[in-house]
Amino acid sequence: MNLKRTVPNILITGTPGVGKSTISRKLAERAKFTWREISKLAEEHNCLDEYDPEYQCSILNEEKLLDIMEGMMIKGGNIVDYHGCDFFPERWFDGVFVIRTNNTTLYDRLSARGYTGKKMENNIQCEIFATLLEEAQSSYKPEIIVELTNDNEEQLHKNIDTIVQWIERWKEENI
Ligand SMILES: Nc1ncnc2c1ncn2[C@@H]1O[C@H](COP(=O)(O)OP(=O)(O)O)[C@@H](O)[C@H]1O
Repeated sequence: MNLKRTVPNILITGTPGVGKSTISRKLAERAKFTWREISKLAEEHNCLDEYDPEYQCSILNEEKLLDIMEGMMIKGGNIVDYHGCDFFPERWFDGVFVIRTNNTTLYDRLSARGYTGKKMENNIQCEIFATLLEEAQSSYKPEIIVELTNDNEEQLHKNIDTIVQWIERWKEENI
C-alpha cells in the first residue's frame, strides 16, 4: 500500500525557550496544520514517568508516546514540537526546523519562566553547544534540516514565512 503523504510533516526542535511553541502555534494557524505539542500529548496520554530531580522534569515514556502518535502521523499536516528529536522515527518527517536563539536572549526568556540553577545552566549550555542541531544532524538527512534564528519579533515573522514557503515548495515537488 502506498502511504505517500500529500502534505508534509514538520518537526520544530531546539532548546527550551527558543520559541518552538510560539512558532508552532502561529504556523499551525497559517498553514492549517495540526500542532502536536509533545509535552501536552504526553500529559494527556499518561506518558510521563517518575520525576527527575537533576533535570527538574518528568521523564518521558518515549515508546508509549510513539505508539500513540503513530496513527496521527500517517496523513501529514502535523507540526511536532519538542526539545529532542532523536527518538522519533526518521520516516515521520519531511522537514526538520532547528530553532536557535542567542544566549543572552535565551537566558532572559528562561529567567522569566522561573528557571534557575542547574536547570538554567543545562539549557544555556545546550544552546551554546548546539546540542539539538547536532542531534538533528545525526538523526535526519541534511537536506531536510533547516536552522532558523529566532531572537526577536521580526525574525519570528520571517521564520513563519520561511516555513510556509517551504511547505508550498514541498507540495509542488511532491504531489
Ligand atoms: N521571536 C521571538 N521574539 C521575542 N520573543 C519570543 C520570540 N519567540 C518566542 N518568544 C518568547 O520567548 C518565550 C519562550 O517561547 P516558547 O515559544 O515558549 O519557547 P519553547 O516552546 O521553545 O520553549 C515566550 O515568552 C515567547 O513569547
